[in-house]
This record gives sequence, C-alpha cells and structure tokens, in this order.
Amino acid sequence: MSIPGLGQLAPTAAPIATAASPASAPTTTQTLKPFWEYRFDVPHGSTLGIKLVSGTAEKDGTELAPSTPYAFTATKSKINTWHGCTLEITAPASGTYDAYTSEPTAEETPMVSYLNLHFKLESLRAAAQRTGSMGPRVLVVGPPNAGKSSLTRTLASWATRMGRQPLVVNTDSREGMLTLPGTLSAAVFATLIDITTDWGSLPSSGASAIPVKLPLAYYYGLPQSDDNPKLFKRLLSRLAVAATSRLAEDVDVKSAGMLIDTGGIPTGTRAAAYYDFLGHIVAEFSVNIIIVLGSERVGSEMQKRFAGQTTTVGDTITVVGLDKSGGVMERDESFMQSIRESAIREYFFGNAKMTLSPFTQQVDFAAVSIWRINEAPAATSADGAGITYDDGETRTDTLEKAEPSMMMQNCVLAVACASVHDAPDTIRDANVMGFVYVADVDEKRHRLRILAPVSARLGDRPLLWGSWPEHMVNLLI
Ligand SMILES: Nc1ncnc2c1ncn2[C@@H]1O[C@H](COP(=O)(O)OP(=O)(O)OP(=O)(O)O)[C@@H](O)[C@H]1O
Repeated sequence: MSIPGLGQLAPTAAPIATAASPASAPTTTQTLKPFWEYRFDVPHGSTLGIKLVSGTAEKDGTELAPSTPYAFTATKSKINTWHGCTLEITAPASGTYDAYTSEPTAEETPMVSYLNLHFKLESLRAAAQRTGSMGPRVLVVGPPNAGKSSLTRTLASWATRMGRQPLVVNTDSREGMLTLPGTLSAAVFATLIDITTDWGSLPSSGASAIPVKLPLAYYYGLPQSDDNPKLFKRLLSRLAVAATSRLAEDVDVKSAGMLIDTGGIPTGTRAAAYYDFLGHIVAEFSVNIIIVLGSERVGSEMQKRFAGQTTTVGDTITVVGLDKSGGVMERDESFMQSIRESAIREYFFGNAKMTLSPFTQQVDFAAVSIWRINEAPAATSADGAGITYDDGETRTDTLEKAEPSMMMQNCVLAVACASVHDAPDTIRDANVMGFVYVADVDEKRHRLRILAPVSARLGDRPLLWGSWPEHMVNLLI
C-alpha cells in the first residue's frame, strides 16, 4: 500500500533538550541536515522561540521566514527541512518543553511520499485547469493520531505556495478549523498559514498581519460524530452543497479541488458508524482520491468499499496508503481540553498578538430563542422517528426548543444565520454567524448576561445550544 521504497520513519531520535528552567534556558542553535526534523512539545504556560538563522525550513508545508522569531505555546509539532538549516532555539523563560531531532534519510521519511503526492495532485490540478473541470477531491483518513490534519495542512500549504486556492474542509467536529470546536467547516486557502497556530487565527474583528481566512461553518455541537449520526450526516450534506457551489463559482478554486480532513476512525463497535460517515463524505463531496494514513486495516477496508468506484461526477476513486510519521504525538484529553479553552478565549479576547474587547449585554429570557441539539444514537433512529427515552422524550436530528436555565451558564451558544421565525429544520440547516458565551443566568430576574465578540444585538437570530465545546467556567477570570 505504501509508495515503494519508503518505510516507517526510523526511531533515531536524539533528545536535545528537556525541562528547561530560567537558569538553564539559554538560546541555543540547532543544525539540521537535509530531511531532519526538529520535533517539539510545548505545554500550556510555556513559550518556545524558534528562529531560522540559515537554510530553509517548513512547518506543515509553510516556510519559515528567515531571521523572524516565532513563538510557540501549547503546541506539539515539528520543523522540517529539505536542504538543511540552522535554527535558533530560545527556551521558555519559565515552564518546560521537550524537543528532539529526528534524523532520517530521504529513504526513511514519509515526507518524501507526501511531496510525491503533492506533485501528483499538482498535475491533476493543471489538467483540470486546462479542461475547465474539477480538480482532485482528496479525503484524508486513518486512525486517531495518524497525522491526518498535519498532512491536510501540509498539502494545503504546498498548493497555496504553487499559487493554487484549494478548498479545505474539516469534517472532524471535535476540533475546529478556523472556528470553534463542535463545527464542520470549509475555507478557501489562498494565502499562507500563520505557523504559530494550527490553521491560522480565528476570524475576528481585529487586524492581522496574515490575511484571515473566513470559513463557512455548521454547528454540530456534540462530542462524537456518532452521538447523533442523522444530524451529523445532514450537516455534512449541507457543507458539501456549499463547498460544491463554491467550486462552481470560482474557476481557480474549482481546478485546485478539495482537501478533506476527517476524525480518527475508532476501533471496535463504533467503527461501523465512522465508515458509514466516510461513505457519506465520499458520495456528497464526489471524492476521487482517498489517502489512508498509517493503517493497513483501514486501508484494506477503504479499498474494499471504494477503490475503482465511479464518483458522482464520473471519475474513478483511487485509494492510496501512506506511512504515518513516527513523530506524530499523542494529545491527551487534558491537552485537548486546554486547546479548546484557548480557542474560546481567543475568539472573545484575542491572542498575544491582538487583544479584542468583547461586548457584554443583558438580555431578557423572552428576547432569546434557544434550540437544544440532542444526542440520538443511530440504532434508535433507523426508522427516522427517533427513540423514546426513559424520560418519555423522542429524539431525532430535529432541534428542540429550550427555555433559558442555569444549565446554560458558562456555555458557548452558536448564532444561527436564520430567523427566530424560521421552522426548526431551517434553523438546524443554517450556517453559523458566530458564537456568544453565557456569562450568567439570573433565573429570578429572568435575564441572561451574554458575551459577544462584537457590539451587536442578537436581533432575531436563533441560538443553538450543544454540549461541545464543553462549558468553560473560567472564561471571564
Ligand atoms: N512528524 C511530526 N513530529 C512531531 N509532531 C508531529 C509530527 N506530525 C504530526 N505531529 C503532531 O502530532 C499531533 C497529532 O497530529 P495530527 O493532528 O495531524 O493527527 P490527526 O490524525 O489529525 O489526529 P486526530 O485523530 O486527533 O484528528 C499534532 O499536534 C501534530 O502537530
């Protein structure tokens, strides 16, 4: 399944630094030979400085500018080089970090196979440009922590560097792409990505040195894709319609095609639901290239299900297996929770480079229309009618009207691009305009204190209340 001649990255890692403290935190230089990677793990509360002194280097496909200091916090990632480079590393003034160099040869690193893939996609894009047809629609799949998002980002960056404008789609609602977690989103990438972030800064009202990418987002609002499969698939279809029409209206985006990131396929009984979602994505986005990262088991399942099939636009589906990088890092639940909390904080208050001033407003219970997104496990909604739970309620993909209550305190609510007068199904299908945070619920006075990124009234916009991202108690502290 792998491109011949490329094996798993050899674990030849040589630790160069751990647990820096102010006394032992000098600025050091690190020289990387061609194909080496500098891998680093910086926890929350620590900041690692990296500067390219000579040579060339990339992070997830985006080149580091020479002599420019970059600050990384709460990041597990790598800097790689094709031709060799020297980096200046400034250890955190306080706090810890781990870093090491991986020293593979060209034959050992999967990065070469990723680059080969990029050139293959480039030739398909050039052909699509000549004929006015749709460029490649690439789906990246694999088990959790296979490096799927990193590969998607790298392919997007390389395409952008060639002057292409691919549409990048995130179908992993546990993590947000250019928006908060809990969403499915798509955005055209025409400019470089801020390498100190995963996907770039969240769109906000502030100015930014790097052009901000505006995603189209739909709010799913539940922790797992299979918590409400019917709703999840419904929103994927909505996103696919929007993505396809974006391609239709712009020839440059059309020829560049799509890069679609997915959530990790779990093992065991939950896997079936995830393969079902992948089938849905393949059909709805007319996927014609499936990249399977780091799993022969997933690879053979994808081959069996999709290889050789004809897409809805008439081309044939190809399944390609690629090795996972030996450097991909596990991110435990507490690390991921702190990433989600930082995303919420950044959305309302900005980041180290740009401070935002969110707006607080008091709103009467009667002035808001809040809709609850419920879990509805698959087996129970096979007939489309939903299940009757012990509490006597029936749950489907349809939203349920919710009265403001203490349960909403410290929750993020999505503002739907719809009207409170719309039917629940229209509200469910609407894309998201933005988010507000419920800072306080005063049940006695029937008032909510709501934080919004801009000083605009909620007007007649309905609010969607899910359980993901989870409530965050210390946003205003
Ligand atoms: N070669 C590498 N060296 C060091 N870190 C890496 C490398 N490749 C990826 N990572 C890091 O490993 C982590 C997991 O990678 P990534 O998010 O790409 O995996 P994923 O398969 O998308 O994960 P998930 O299943 O959670 O969606 C990320 O923090 C990423 O930056």
